[in-house]
Amino acid sequence: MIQMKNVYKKYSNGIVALNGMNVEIDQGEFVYVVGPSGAGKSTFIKMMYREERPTSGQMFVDGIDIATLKNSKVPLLRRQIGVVFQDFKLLPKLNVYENVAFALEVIEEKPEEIRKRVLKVLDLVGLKHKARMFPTELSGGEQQRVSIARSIVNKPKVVIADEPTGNLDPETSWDIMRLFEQINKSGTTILMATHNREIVNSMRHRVIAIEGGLIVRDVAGGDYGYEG
Ligand SMILES: Nc1ncnc2c1ncn2[C@@H]1O[C@H](COP(=O)(O)OP(=O)(O)OP(=O)(O)O)[C@@H](O)[C@H]1O
Repeated sequence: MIQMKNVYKKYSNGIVALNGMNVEIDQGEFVYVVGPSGAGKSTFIKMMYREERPTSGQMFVDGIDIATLKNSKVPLLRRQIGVVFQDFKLLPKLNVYENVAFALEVIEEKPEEIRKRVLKVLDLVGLKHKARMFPTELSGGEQQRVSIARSIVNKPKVVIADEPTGNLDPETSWDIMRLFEQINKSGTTILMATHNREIVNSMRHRVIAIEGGLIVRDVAGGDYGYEG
């Protein structure tokens, strides 16, 4: 599903964020990406949906060559990938239904198919009854549920999440994690950067630890492994 071979990323300010990374992630895996602040986790995640481009090395996501992909083809890649952010990134002028439908409207899906799929994912995240509400009328947890609904409405093979529980209280974070587990059980690959030790130590999955732009640990069912 995801392959990286000697991926190196140097930002224009000279900072090396990824220093020759090698990794393989299979379809259906659930992977946590952990590590200290500034280790390169977000850069690693951003490569997956071509928010950043490798400086050198080879990288494939669902068979798509990320390093050489033309900018004009990036929207095609992003249709195969769901992305969830710490700060939700919902469109404030659109209601819940419209925020989720938007992902399908841009690819010109048929209206009846849009309606069916949006209602189905809103039901899955438990927000069908709030479809007409606006993001500002929702709690943080509810907003994150909308963003998860949006990320899966295209039926992507992989969902990438950068600190999805970073802005949520502990109880809400567990709810959101249960949702990711459910999505993963249906066969979707999940790749999640997180600082949440309790969650990583309790909902066990593969753990990739990054330090100084390199993978320093890669353990199936591993623990968070950092203090504090
Ligand atoms: N757009 C950018 N331009 C220049 N340097 C950057 C950029 N984004 C990140 N960096 C640098 O690259 C390194 C890795 O940053 P990255 O955001 O990937 O780390 P992180 O592990 O996600 O950190 P955190 O846990 O704090 O979010 C850091 O030194 C950071 O300052």
